Order: sequence, then structure tokens, then C-alpha cells
Amino acid sequence: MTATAHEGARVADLLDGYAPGDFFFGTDRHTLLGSGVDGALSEADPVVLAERVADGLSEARLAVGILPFDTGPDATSPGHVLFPREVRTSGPAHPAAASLPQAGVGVPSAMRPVPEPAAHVAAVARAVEMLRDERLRKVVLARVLDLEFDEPLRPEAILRNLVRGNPSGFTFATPLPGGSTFLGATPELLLSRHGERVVSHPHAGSAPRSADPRIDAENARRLAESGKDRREHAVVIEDMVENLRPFCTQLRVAPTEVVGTPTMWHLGTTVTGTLADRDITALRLAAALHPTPAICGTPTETARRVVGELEPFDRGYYAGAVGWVNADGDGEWAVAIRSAEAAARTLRLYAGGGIVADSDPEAELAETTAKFETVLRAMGLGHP
Ligand SMILES: C=C(O[C@H]1C=CC=C(C(=O)O)[C@@H]1O)C(=O)O
Repeated sequence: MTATAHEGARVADLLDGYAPGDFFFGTDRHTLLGSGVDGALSEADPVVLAERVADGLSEARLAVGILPFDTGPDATSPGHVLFPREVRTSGPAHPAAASLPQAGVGVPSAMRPVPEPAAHVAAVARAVEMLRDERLRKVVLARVLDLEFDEPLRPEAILRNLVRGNPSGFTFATPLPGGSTFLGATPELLLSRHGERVVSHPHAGSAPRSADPRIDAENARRLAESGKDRREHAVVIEDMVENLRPFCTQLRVAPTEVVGTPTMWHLGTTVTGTLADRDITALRLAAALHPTPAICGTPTETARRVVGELEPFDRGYYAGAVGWVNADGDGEWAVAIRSAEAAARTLRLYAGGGIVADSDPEAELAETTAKFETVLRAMGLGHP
């Protein structure tokens, strides 16, 4: 079970070389394409999965894959990790992809929001009521957009457009156990580990981008000053620090900044740590942090229960963690948001938002609409 490595492949070759079933992970620093399968592990408990992967990595060079959102006892989707037969890496894909024409992905024959927008507003209002009870501090509620196509979908074309449209963050495509593909372009780093250095870059608190530079700058300024968004963000950082502390000898929390994607502004904070035990792999750390209050809420178990009660669909791999880990334990795991599941002729898009006691339900609906834009643009359906 050894993977062949081709370092320094041409970026365009990696995008051209991607086919459904492969694993693609592109950041603003490098691109990774894993093809062919030398072994696969499906496991519900992420800590057990991390241990089994670490055992498998003594023979293989790299493991890649995804954890689902729900890793609790009633979880329906297992963590799914592959040992690719061949791994190719290159520099960042976006600069070369930016000049490519938008790839044709077909026109949907039907589009259906789940739940209906009014029902999402009602669910957020219900969550706000629950948040007045002090046992729940924050909950993240999502909704989906189901697209149907008369022709077979081409995940390779959607991925190309995602890379083309997203210069920073993490653009990914990973195969799922049933044969579909989970893909997206997320700004949020759950965790990276390189040697003893551990980094996380949680995002929480949002405002839409605008084509008008004055409105755009105003949206960013308002976000920076929003007490509601700062509170929504602070619970994420508190939780992150608490969960990383047992694994690190030192932890440093940088000042919170406003960070931009092509479609959204967010509050983001870099947390850096020094790993106490080099046997703790990147995947083991990701399993310890996931699900963060940025995609679930806090306290975790109460928030997870509220998500199950108020969302009328299964999140599957949305808001899970996608990434890679190598035999040294190094790796990168991103939060699988701004994402969609592509099956033969259907695409399910997901978008969520953090709710705190002073959230406005209509504004939360608008926020999820803006977050769908990342994948909608890649489908040629977004606003320019
Ligand atoms: C849960 C999502 O976004 C998270 C990341 C950034 C900002 C968020 C927010 O402001 O609610 C969310 O915590 C999503 O995009 O589906």
C-alpha cells in the first residue's frame, strides 16, 4: 500500500487529472490530487477512525477524506477516509484557473429549498426563544437547496469553477461512500498540524459582500463593530481554546479580524498552538475539535439536539471536516461549508448561520441565501 508521489506537478494537470472518485484539495499555497484507491476506511467514531488511519499510514503515504457533521451515537453517515494509490501535489491552483473560461455545468430543471424560506425563519425564531433559556448559548441552523438536472452532473466541471472563483481558502472534492461527491470552497480551517505547530482559523459572524465598493466597505465595518456577531464569534474561540488546551503546551489567540471571501465577510481569529505530543495526528486533533460552535453551537450536545429538532433534513457531510493526514501526523482539515453533495442528476447545496439570543430571523434567512452563492456561482447561477 504505497502511494506514488509526483511533487511539483503542473497545476492545470491536477485539475485536468481530477475525475469523480478522486480527492482534490486546493489551498492558496498548494494543491493535492489523490487518485485511485489502495484502501478505504468508513467509521462512525472519529477518534477510532483517527487511530485506524494512523495504523494504516505506517504503510501508506497519505490518507484523505471527510468526517460527517454528526459524529454522535445516532450518526447516520460514517467518517470516510481513503488511501489513494497515487498522490500528486503542485503549487496553488487558483492563479492558473482564474483565466480559464467558466465550465458548462448544465441548467437545473428544478430547484427546491428545504425547508421553505418561511419555515427557516420560523425555525430561527424558535431557536431564539430556546436561546433565552440559559442552557443554550448558540446554535447553528442550516437549510438546503435541491437542484435536479435532466443530464448527468459533472463534478469535475463544478470543481473547476469553484477553483476558478475562489482564490483563497480551501477548495475540495471528495468521494462519499454511496458514490456521490462532496465538494465546495470553504474559508474555514478547522486545524492544520505541521510538526509541533498547530493552527486553527475559526470563522463566525457574517456580512454579505457587495459589488458597490462603498457598501462593501460599510458591510465590513459594521460587521467588525457588531456586538451580536462578536458574541457569536467569541463562543467559538472560547470552545476552541478549551478543546485545544489538553493537546498543546502553548496557545496563542491572535486579534479577531474581518476576513473576506468572494461572497461573504466574516469574523476570523487565528489560534496557534505548540503540540505537546507528536503522536497526536492532525486527524486526531480534528476529531477532538469537531463539531465547533461555528457549525453546531454550544453547549455542543444541546445544540446538536436542537439542530436535529429544527432542521428537516440530514446534514450528512455538510459542516463536517475534509482534509488529509500523512504518516508523520501532519495534515490539514477544513470545515466542509459552502458545499454541496453531487449525485448522478441532483445537487444538494447547504448553508447555515450561527444564531444567538439577539439574532434576527429574517436577517438569518438572508445570510444563508448569500452563503449559497459560493456553489451557485460555480453552477453559473449566482449573481456576478
Ligand atoms: C455554517 C456556515 O458558516 C459558518 C462559518 C462562518 C460564519 C458563520 C456565521 O456567521 O454564522 C458560520 O459560523 C455556513 O456557511 O454554512
